[in-house]
Amino acid sequence: MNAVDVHYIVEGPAEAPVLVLGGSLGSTLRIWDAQAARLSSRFRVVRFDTRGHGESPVPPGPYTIADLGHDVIALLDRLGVSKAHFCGVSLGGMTGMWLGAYAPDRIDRLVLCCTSARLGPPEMWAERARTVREQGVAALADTVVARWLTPEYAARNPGLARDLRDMIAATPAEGYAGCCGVIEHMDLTGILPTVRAATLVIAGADDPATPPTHGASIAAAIPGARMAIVPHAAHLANVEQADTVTALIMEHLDG
Ligand SMILES: O=C(O)CC1=CCC(=O)O1
Repeated sequence: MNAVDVHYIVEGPAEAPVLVLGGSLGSTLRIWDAQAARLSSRFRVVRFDTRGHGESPVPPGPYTIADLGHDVIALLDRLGVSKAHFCGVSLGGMTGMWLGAYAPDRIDRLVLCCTSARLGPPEMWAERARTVREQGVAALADTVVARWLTPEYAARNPGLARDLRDMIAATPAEGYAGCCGVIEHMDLTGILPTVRAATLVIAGADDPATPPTHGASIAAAIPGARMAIVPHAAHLANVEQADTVTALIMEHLDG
């Protein structure tokens, strides 16, 4: 597994504790826009584009969850950061679980947002990868954004829903398909009991993709983990209930 040099931006005071933010399948680092200003008042916030997404390199897929984890370790190395907090949403949360288990000396506290340790059925991810390789990611952008936001929120915020749809559609097909391969083959359930980082699991109450039962399983398996369910939020609770999720992250990392 070869790490790639992912694209990143850094915000916040140079001497502050480092907080790395990882995004979901089909997103760029802009998925944390609503959190960035507040989090960077307290932390040195490092946001990155997952490989195959945004401005990061797009190596041929499929990728593995270990690939995504090693990309983060390589990023910490490039920045000269020995240990950081990590907060990831969805695919980013999966990367966070891997890091917590396999790079415990590099990870301080963990926030796992709207995620799952095993997200089946595998055939669905294989089918998605096939679809985007044949037709491009735009072919499923409407379907995915309907999982990201509740219908009520999307109706009240049509401009934002359109921006998110465009973000998904702009994802390189090979990068998106490569990350579908991560989820298709990933099962992190066995490693969760080895995670020693203080962990907060956040779930959106109305998330159709990684429902609160998935978060509850993660929280039950990681020693001492806490869980928060955010009302009126679908898969991207950090977008739909931005202030609530920012407050939960701050409280956990400062605790
Ligand atoms: O794309 C989806 O349907 C939801 C999702 C699963 C993993 C991820 O990052 O997003």
